Amino acid sequence: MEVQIPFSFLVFLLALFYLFTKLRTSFFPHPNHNLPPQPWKLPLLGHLHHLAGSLPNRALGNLADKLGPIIHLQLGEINTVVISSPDLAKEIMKTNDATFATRPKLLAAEILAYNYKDIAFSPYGDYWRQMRKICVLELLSAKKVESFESIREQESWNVVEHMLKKGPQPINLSEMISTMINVIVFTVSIGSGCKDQATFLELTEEIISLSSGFDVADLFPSLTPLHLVAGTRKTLLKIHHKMDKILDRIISDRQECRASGQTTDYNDLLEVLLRLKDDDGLRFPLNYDNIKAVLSDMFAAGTDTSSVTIEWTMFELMKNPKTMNKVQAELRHVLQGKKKIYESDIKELTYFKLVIKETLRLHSPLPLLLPRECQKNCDIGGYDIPANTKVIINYWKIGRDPKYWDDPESFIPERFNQSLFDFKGTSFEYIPFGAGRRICPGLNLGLANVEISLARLLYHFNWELPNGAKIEDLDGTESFGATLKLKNNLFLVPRAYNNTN
Ligand code: HEM
Repeated sequence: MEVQIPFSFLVFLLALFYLFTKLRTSFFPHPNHNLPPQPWKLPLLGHLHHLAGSLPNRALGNLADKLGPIIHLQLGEINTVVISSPDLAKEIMKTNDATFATRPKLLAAEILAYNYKDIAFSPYGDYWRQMRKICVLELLSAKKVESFESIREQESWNVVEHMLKKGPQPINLSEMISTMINVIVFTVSIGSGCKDQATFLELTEEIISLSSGFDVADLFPSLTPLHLVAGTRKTLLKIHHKMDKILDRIISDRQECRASGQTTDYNDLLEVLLRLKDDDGLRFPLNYDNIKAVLSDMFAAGTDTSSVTIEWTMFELMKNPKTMNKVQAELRHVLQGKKKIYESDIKELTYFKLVIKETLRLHSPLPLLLPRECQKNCDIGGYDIPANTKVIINYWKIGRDPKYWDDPESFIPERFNQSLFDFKGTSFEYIPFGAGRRICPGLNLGLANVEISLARLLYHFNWELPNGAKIEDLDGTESFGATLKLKNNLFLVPRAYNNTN
């Protein structure tokens, strides 16, 4: 009898053989420090099982409880260090910021960001500096963000009107928020919404689930046959092809409008990038791939982070009715019966801002921030970190470490009452936007999008759980991809608040 062995099984055996030949323990000897040996010298395969079946932020947090705030993991082929304390995060992102200012390679960024031509995954250097500067100047600076106020107000008002019209029936708040933020981000970047928005959002969902950095292709970058079996490359190429078409269409629509002379006063990021494409004064001349990579970075980085923040805030407020009452009472007291809340009103709100701060402590959209890579050998916390080591900062763990936060798992905005924590990455207990050279450049835009949208949801409506559900029924299960979001969409019932009371 002839036995057929599937090709994929042969590749799998080959991969296993390869792994065992590379099986080794790693040591970071450091003669100058009298430190205990780290319990991090576990065999290679041992680490992967720690991550299997668990959310990486939680799994790495549990490992930190056992092994301490600096852990060396050999994740597949990737030499990785996980940091879980503010002091060590400061050593990485402040003391040695330049050394850790680059990003490790990620298959999703190679394929989707036109070979690292974006900002978020671009290697540290002059190209990254140039592109980041353009985006900050033209889209993300405080002044630019302020100039987009009317767009935010229009889009968030559309949502309020839609809900007022529909009346008190269950709505998929997660989906509604994500669509609204996406329209805002598109409009500020390219002057209008996108015809392909629904496809774009669907593709972004897929990208998010493939961008965690823990995919087999990212853990075993040299084992290309394994990538074939896992299918990640093929899936990413398919997504890239569809995304590329959408981005091409955005650019060609603009060029047609320009050519037909319909409008000439475009003043958005897309227009600036297209103008710069014809400018030979740039150190790194731009082609269409550079433009598409940067635009898709803005769309992707700008949408999910903000919408997830609003979603988690609503979730926590539903779970904590006293906090919901308190924040709504503040809004309604400050507004004193006004028909609409505007951005200028938000400046008067204190507790509301603490609520957002608390959400970004407990539910950071990027719980592991974005990974860094060590560019040269470096001493962190008394241990030698060799060049090319991937560094993960587990902000999720830092943000709920009882050493720094009382009753850390509870949602208590009051904890920020007298605190000096800001969003600028100056206190390493609180770094929802990261810190140092690679700190989030979209901080102003992200916060502005969150604030007006959330303020309107809270001012104009009282919220109920659908179908007589109880607080205990709220499902806070997390799902981990590029962002940490609720696994299941949040459905709530909005009941219009009569603001003439
Ligand atoms: C609540 C909203 C947001 C949060 C919590 C957030 C969080 C973060 C974090 C933690 C990082 C990694 C920082 C580091 O490595 O130290 C990051 C990077 C980045 N974010 Fe945001 N972000 C938000 C909104 C936005 C928006 C609206 C945009 C743009 C439209 C944006 C664009 C970026 C980019 C381009 C990077 C990469 C920066 C670099 O590598 O130089 N983000 N963000």
